[in-house]
Parts: sequence; structure tokens; C-alpha cells
Amino acid sequence: MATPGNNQGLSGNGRIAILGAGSMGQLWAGYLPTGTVTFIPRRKVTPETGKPALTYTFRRFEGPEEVVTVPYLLATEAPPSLLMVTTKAGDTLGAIESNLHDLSPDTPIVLFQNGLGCQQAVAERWPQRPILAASTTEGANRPAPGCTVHAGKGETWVGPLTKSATTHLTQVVTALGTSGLTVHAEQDIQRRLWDKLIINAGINAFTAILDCPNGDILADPFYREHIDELCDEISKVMKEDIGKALPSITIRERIETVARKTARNTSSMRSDRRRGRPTEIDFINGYIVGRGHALGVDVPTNQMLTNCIKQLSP
Ligand SMILES: NC(=O)C1=CN([C@@H]2O[C@H](COP(=O)(O)OP(=O)(O)OC[C@H]3O[C@@H](n4cnc5c(N)ncnc54)[C@H](OP(=O)(O)O)[C@@H]3O)[C@@H](O)[C@H]2O)C=CC1
Ligand SMILES: CC(C)(CO)C(=O)C(=O)O
Repeated sequence: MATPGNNQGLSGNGRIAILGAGSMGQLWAGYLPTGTVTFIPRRKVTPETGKPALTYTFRRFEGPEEVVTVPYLLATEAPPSLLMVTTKAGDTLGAIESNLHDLSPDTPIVLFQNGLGCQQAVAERWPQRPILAASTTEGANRPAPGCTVHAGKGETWVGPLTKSATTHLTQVVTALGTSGLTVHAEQDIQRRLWDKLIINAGINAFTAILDCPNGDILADPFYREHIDELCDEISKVMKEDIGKALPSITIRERIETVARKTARNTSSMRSDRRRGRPTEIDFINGYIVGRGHALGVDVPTNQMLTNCIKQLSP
């Protein structure tokens, strides 16, 4: 059971607001100390209108299942000291835009999206604000309405995207660490996001196209036909994009290690496709296509996977 407390490291009231009350948002809210966290609802909530809190059953990675109640941030309340953004990549810019007027200009904003592209868009849109990105290997899902499961134990790295974010890094890591989850400061967050992008670029689209769990792609002829070219494209774009590259053989090894470790998992893209929800393809293989075109690298395999997913999903 989370203990009541305050995030002393943060300025102001020490409260953390989470924008995006989905799997990731509910995972963090379930672990952060009671009384320090609120959800930002899609529509404004006042004491007179709307539901004051979100209640769900939370299954921790270890330990008992518990019922968690997280209040919504009321329109009448003081703004939070830290904003965690756990929307899908495609919703992120719009979601922040709608909520920024209430936020002090020096409140740190931490982006939790997979893939790349949306983090840069947010940092470019608000370059003066302290914007940070998180790359996490924690896994959460919602197998039934009102039930959130911490399905995979991982680690989280947080690093600055804008100049002013640098001075907030330690306090943000400390505040997120009050959850009991493992959180590290990462100066080179771009590289860390690329490392995760590689995994998602090599697994997600294949699982969504083949409609199979992660491990099943490895023996599939479609995967085996395209994986080497895909890794070669990723290696070249990575080199041009951040000046550091992994050999394509290492990229393939990393992809296959994660596919084996998460063999029975349904990837987020397969899950989005099955539920008829927009996928994050534009921020995964689609991001590599965009950077490839901008940097003069041929990316036909990433383009083919992106096109396939766009044909299959809305
Ligand atoms: N789940 C996981 O294990 C992991 C997720 N991630 C990344 O984290 C991000 C979130 O993933 P996940 O939690 O699974 O996704 P979910 O779809 O479960 O959650 C996203 C939430 O954001 C809400 N939302 C969207 N737009 C707004 C808005 N304008 N205002 C308020 N809320 C809004 C959605 O509401 P509604 O449902 O009403 O649309 C939904 O509750 C993704 O980028 C994902 O790649 C990274 C690592 C692991
Ligand atoms: C690592 C992987 C592929 C695990 O399922 C993932 O991050 C996702 O599904 O988006």
C-alpha cells in the first residue's frame, strides 16, 4: 500500500499531475505515494461537476492486488509541481497544449512516450520550458475495464530535452523515485530513446502485421525475409541522426533478445490494431522513414512496414 507523503524535492505544493490516465499513467499513480498524485481529466472537473477521482484495481508486479483511488485535479486547485505526460505519442502535443495555460513556466514536464518525434516536437514548441523525456522498460496493461496490471518490471531513465530542464533533473528523478520504481538520471536521453526505438521498430510492426505475440515473429518467413535490411537501415539512420551507430548485427541481436524475453506478450501495436485504435507507427518505423528521407538514407523496409500498418489501422 502506498504511503501518504509529499515530494519534498519539488518546488510549490510538491504534487505530481499525470496527463493520460491509461496503463502507464495508472501504473505510476499506483506506486507514487498517496496524496502526492492527481490525474488531469480530459474535461475540467470542479467540486460541483463531474467525478472527483478515478478508482481502479491495481495489480502490482509483486504483492497484493489493491484498489487505488486517484483524485482528478480540480480546475479550482493550485497547479502541480511536476507534470508527467503518459498519453500516446500522437495525442501528446495536443494534450499538453490544452493544459499548459494552468502550468507555471518553470514546472518540469516529463514525456513518457515510446518512439521518437513527439518529444522533439514538444521541446521545439516550448523551448523555454523545462521539458524532459523518460524512456522506460516498465510494462503495464489493462486486461479489463477498471483493472491495471504491472506486467513487466523494468527501469526508467529520465533526461533533459530543453536547456532549462537540466537544473530540474535531480529533483524530477527523486520525485519519480518516491514510487519505489527504479529511476535513473540520463544526460544522453536521445541515445536512450533511440535504443528503445530500435526494439520497437524491430518488433511492433511485425507483430501487428502477423497478428502474433512477440516471440512468434522470430520463426516467421516475413520477419526473416526483412529483418536484416531493416536493421541495416536503422543502423545508417541512427548514425546520421545522432552520430552514433550500432552495427546492424547488434541491432538484430537486441531485437531478438527482447522478442525472446517477451515471447508471450502482445505488443502495444498489435493491441492497438486489435482494438481499432491509432497506432504509434509514425513515431517508430515512420520516424525512421522521416529521418532517412531528411538525411539521405534509403529506408524502403521501414517504409514498407509503415505502409502496411497504415493500411491495416485507422
Ligand atoms: N503501457 C506500457 O507498458 C508502456 C507504454 N509506453 C508508452 O507510454 C505512452 C502511453 O501508453 P499507454 O499508457 O499504454 O496508453 P493508453 O492508451 O493506455 O493511455 C493513454 C491515455 O491518455 C489519455 N489521453 C489521450 N489524450 C488525452 C488528453 N487530451 N487529455 C487527457 N488524457 C488524454 C487516453 O484517454 P482515452 O482512453 O480517453 O483516449 C488514455 O487514457 C505511449 O507512448 C506508450 O508507447 C512506454 C513503455 C511501456
Ligand atoms: C518491448 C515491447 C515490444 C514489448 O511488448 C514494447 O515496448 C511494446 O509492445 O510497445
